[in-house]
Amino acid sequence: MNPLLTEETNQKNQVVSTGISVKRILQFFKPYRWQLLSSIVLIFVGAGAGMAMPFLLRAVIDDALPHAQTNLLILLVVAMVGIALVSAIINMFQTILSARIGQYVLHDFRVKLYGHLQMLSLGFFTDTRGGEIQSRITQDIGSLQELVSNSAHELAKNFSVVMMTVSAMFFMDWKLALFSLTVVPIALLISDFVGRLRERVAEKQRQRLADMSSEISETLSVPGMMLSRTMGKMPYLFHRFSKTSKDVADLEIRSLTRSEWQWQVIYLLLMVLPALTLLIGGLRMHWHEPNRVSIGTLVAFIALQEQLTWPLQELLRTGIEIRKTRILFVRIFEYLDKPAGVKEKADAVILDKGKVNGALKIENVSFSYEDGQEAVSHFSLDIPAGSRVAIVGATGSGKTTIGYLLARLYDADKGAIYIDETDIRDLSFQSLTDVVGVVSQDPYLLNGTIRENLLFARPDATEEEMIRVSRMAKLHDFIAMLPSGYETSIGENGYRFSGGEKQRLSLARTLLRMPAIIIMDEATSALDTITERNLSGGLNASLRNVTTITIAHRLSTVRHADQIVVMNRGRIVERGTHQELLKKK
Ligand SMILES: Nc1ncnc2c1ncn2[C@@H]1O[C@H](COP(=O)(O)OP(=O)(O)OP(=O)(O)O)[C@@H](O)[C@H]1O
Repeated sequence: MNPLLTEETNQKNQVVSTGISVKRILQFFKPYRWQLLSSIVLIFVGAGAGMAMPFLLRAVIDDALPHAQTNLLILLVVAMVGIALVSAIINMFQTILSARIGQYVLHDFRVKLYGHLQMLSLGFFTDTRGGEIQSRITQDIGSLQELVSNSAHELAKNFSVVMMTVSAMFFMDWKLALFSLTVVPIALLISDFVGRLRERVAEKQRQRLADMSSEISETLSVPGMMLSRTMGKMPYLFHRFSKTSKDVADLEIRSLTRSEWQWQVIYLLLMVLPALTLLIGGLRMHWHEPNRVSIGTLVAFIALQEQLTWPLQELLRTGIEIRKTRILFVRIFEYLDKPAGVKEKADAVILDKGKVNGALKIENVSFSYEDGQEAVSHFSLDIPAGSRVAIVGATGSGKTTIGYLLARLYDADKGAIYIDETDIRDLSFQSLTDVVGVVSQDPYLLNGTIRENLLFARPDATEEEMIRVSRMAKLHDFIAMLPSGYETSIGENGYRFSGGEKQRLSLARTLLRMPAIIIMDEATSALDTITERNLSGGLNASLRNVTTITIAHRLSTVRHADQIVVMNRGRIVERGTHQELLKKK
């Protein structure tokens, strides 16, 4: 979906929330289970150590101070310092450990998603708007990362403090402890309610962020810029971006507003609690023996309640943040669940590149992009090794699709394609790319130097090999004239080069790999007639042992082909040499 074309992209791209099981998320934690267990053990040890603190305080107030026992006082203070030290060390290790687990799990997520997306068919990318994929890998996983970095260790720390405090409360006076904890279910109910409200907003927020990312990547790119300027669409696009950005801001405000009153209610509850505790404790001081509360207990208890306030609030806050992650997981799993389009077999055949002849046999192949009209229909063609075949035909007749099927960018619905008698579906991906090279009409070039673009095809190529293929592509003289030669930067997708220069660079890049089969899809369409004739003459001589399939509109471009097939509506309607076809006309 192209933001340049749509008014409200978000409406058509609503992510449907589906249930995702916690079990599935936990699968990602499985490799780190021992670290996770260690982290939990550390939380408990830390909580256990800290639990002793209020008891020491009580002993100071009730025993050491009233009876002026200096030795006991020193002993208790030393114990307090020791416990604080141990808690600090344990907390540090625990924080580092939980951060490591969180970051590695997210790293696994990113890599798995990236690897899976690489396996999806080309159709997925043609149907997905630019920026959407980037948004999910960077923003969605990035949000999880933020949450993990900020919340994971806070969560662990606060959890241990709450555990420690609550246990200490029960040890000290279970009745007062029970009274203090009455706030917890109320706070949880409020949090749950607000959490649900915010989750709904979070889904909309993610969607609008993805819209924004798409708009940026499509409209602030070279083609997007050219289109918007030449069509006078800049004010319209600015207005639309401003609206998307405002939506993002408004949604965040809505999300924050919804949670604010929740905090105020919880805060009030926690503030009132110590006052009520003092009242109940004070009354019990005057009661009969079994229910008496010492001053030390009451002071220590209020200290414990204060100690509980902040971590409890933080735990509730983290709980809400974690609920928001559900939508992030839904968006990530939605991509992970897309079936891989073209699959490599487990026992795929690996060809010895040097021994491949490059004979091709296309046997009764049919293919449609979507249900309905077949782009290629019952297509059969034998291409002997080292021969030159041309596919010509009107626009939309299915020529490019044949190229896609040969390179296995899509798999045929019916029929089969064989290279040296091996079905291409049985070949390993590496073998297929070693054997089949594609030069397209509108090649994609990397934003780097000419050298980097050439060596992308074969990083181990020598300088001589690089120059040789550049000469074959009639590009070397042009490069030699540039002030920086092969080090010239080509700009975003080669926009600093002309169409013909880009096509020749792409051709040289494929020639550097020297595959046994080269598909040239209108690969020289941007060249003037003289340069094109020069180039194809030279190529015919140099590529004598290479099987070449040239896709063209015009018969004149493929004069020297051994065999020409003419396509119409996905079918072969004529075949023969240039002479034979001319005679038929
Ligand atoms: N990704 C796609 N999804 C759906 N239909 C597609 C897709 N790509 C191509 N088609 C359709 O398949 C048919 C064949 O397209 P193809 O690109 O193979 O034709 P072509 O002969 O190479 O055309 P041209 O000479 O204009 O490049 C066309 O009708 C086209 O609209």
